[in-house]
Amino acid sequence: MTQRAARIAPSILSADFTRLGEELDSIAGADYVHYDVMDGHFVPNLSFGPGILRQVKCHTQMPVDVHLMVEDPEQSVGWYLEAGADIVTFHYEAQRHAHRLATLIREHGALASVAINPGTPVAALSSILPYVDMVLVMTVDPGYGGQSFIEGSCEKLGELRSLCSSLGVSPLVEVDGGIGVANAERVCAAGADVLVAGSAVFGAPDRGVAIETIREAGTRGIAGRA
Ligand SMILES: O=C(CO)[C@H](O)[C@H](O)COP(=O)(O)O
Ligand SMILES: [Fe+2]
Repeated sequence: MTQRAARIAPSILSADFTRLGEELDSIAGADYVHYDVMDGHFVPNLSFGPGILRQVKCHTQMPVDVHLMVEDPEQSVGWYLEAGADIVTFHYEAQRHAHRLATLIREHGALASVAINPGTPVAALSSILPYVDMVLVMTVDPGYGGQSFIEGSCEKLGELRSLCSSLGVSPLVEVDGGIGVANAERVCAAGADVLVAGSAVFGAPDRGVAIETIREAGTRGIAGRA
């Protein structure tokens, strides 16, 4: 059997925005660019919008994973689809019509993904799971880069795996927040396939080495899954 490798999505929230092109070049060995959109309402912070996404898409061939931390994502999702988002993640806690939103994202040719905050139980996802390509399990409360991984997240990943198998679905599972080489192996052993890493990649002296080291640890975790 071919060994599945963990996929790495550096969050450019931790990049130097004054040199964004060079920062994107420095993560060329990754699988996705993780693009955090914050509206100052759903989360207490502001980041970037569709204009910068358009520029990122012009600069890189890497698929862009757009994480919408915004209230009422149905109102703004079209901007990000038009700007070329490859994956769009909306928060379960922020939307009203999850099925309609996931369907709209897929109709635009992007992958649909739903995120849950640390305080939201996995069971909340049962009705939307058949309609999404990925689930993002937040491993910090969203809003800032550089926070510490919340212990207990691995248990939640196990619950998600059980729920998916009881429903007969197999979305990709992404984790976001406080991920690095110290926990990549255990989150992947617990069910994660895609690792978002902001400070662990952009804060490293050599981003290429950091990406490879986190990927190797995650891939060991996938190989060791029960
Ligand atoms: O969604 C996010 C924050 O809400 C970011 O993607 C996340 O925090 C990544 O940063 P780090 O790896 O430094 O925790
Ligand atoms: Fe994120």
